[in-house]
Amino acid sequence: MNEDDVRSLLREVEDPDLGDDIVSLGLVNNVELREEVAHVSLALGAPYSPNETAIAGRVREVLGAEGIECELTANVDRPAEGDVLPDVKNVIAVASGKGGVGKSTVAVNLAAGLSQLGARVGLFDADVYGPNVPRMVDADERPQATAEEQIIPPEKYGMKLMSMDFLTGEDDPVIWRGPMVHKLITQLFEDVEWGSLDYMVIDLPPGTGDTQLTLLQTVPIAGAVIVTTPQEVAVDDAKKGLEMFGKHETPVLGIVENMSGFRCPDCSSEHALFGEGGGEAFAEEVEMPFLGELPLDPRVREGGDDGAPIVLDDGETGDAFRAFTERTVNNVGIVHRQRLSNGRERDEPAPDPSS
Ligand SMILES: Nc1ncnc2c1ncn2[C@@H]1O[C@H](COP(=O)(O)OP(=O)(O)OP(=O)(O)O)[C@@H](O)[C@H]1O
Repeated sequence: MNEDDVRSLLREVEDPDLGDDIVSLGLVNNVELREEVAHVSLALGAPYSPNETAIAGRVREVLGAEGIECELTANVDRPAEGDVLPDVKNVIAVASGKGGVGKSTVAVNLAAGLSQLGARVGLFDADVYGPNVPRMVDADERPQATAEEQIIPPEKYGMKLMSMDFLTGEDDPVIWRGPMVHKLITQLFEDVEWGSLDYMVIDLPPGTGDTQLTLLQTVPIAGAVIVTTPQEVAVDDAKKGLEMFGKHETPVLGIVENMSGFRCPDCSSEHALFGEGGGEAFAEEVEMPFLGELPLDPRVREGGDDGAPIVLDDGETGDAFRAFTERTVNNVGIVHRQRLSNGRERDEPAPDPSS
């Protein structure tokens, strides 16, 4: 058995999303046999995503069936975009075209859901005009400063948190002008000790203003989640958000419909208060993945008010938020694997322009 034999065996491992085997897709970075152990480096970039965990499991299974012990590592090169947040593997931006659709709720639950899957997570509340993440996770600590004037973010539910709210105090009216926002956001990235993270979830302010632009220009974003409600007006606004990401070539991980059906606490049945299927139809129209429907459930708001994200709750609404988290993180993986596999095909010798 040599390294080529191991590679041939790995052709049995299908990528569940891209519809080919991982060798043909260029997702095997390297194979080395050392002391009877196959050290396999895979181009997987979404830690704890169910589909990438399944790929790794399948690799172990295929090699194990031939009696080959293996050590797996996962590594994707990030597109060269400077040194902002070099130890953060994936930045996920949560956006909405208009306010009040539940963007912060979605961001908090996504971050808590990723943390529950086992990932190292940061949650950055970039909504400078209405920061409400600290309340939603009941952050009882404030950030600490080191002697080197670095800020240490407090942690809650295993997530590192940063919010404007920590710096201004809850009751201060925040009136920021564009350049101030720019400076502040840049500082919050540079001066906070985020450490190594698998995911940083950013709660953007609603709309398409200065903060969003600053972020898209300074931070390498793995992908954006766009939150809408079923109403047509909300869907129209979501289109504007989509255009903004398109202009900056930021991948969109998908569209999630929040406040879909009202889950009645008394009769447990669902009522479509704001209409039905708007988010899914919109996703189809713009050919973006649909990340799911999140019910309008009074317990979501209570969880937000009490600092207990619903994604950590066992019920059906918690299930909907967990399913959304898993789809989102699977799509982070797809974005990376697609980029890598396209890039590697393009890496074939380029035609000689002089001939
Ligand atoms: N699925 C849901 N079921 C019930 N209540 C919800 C749901 N999603 C959000 N809410 C509630 O709706 C209110 C607005 O949600 P949230 O603050 O997340 O919206 P937002 O889009 O971030 O708003 P903003 O414009 O202030 O940024 C909150 O009280 C929240 O608890």
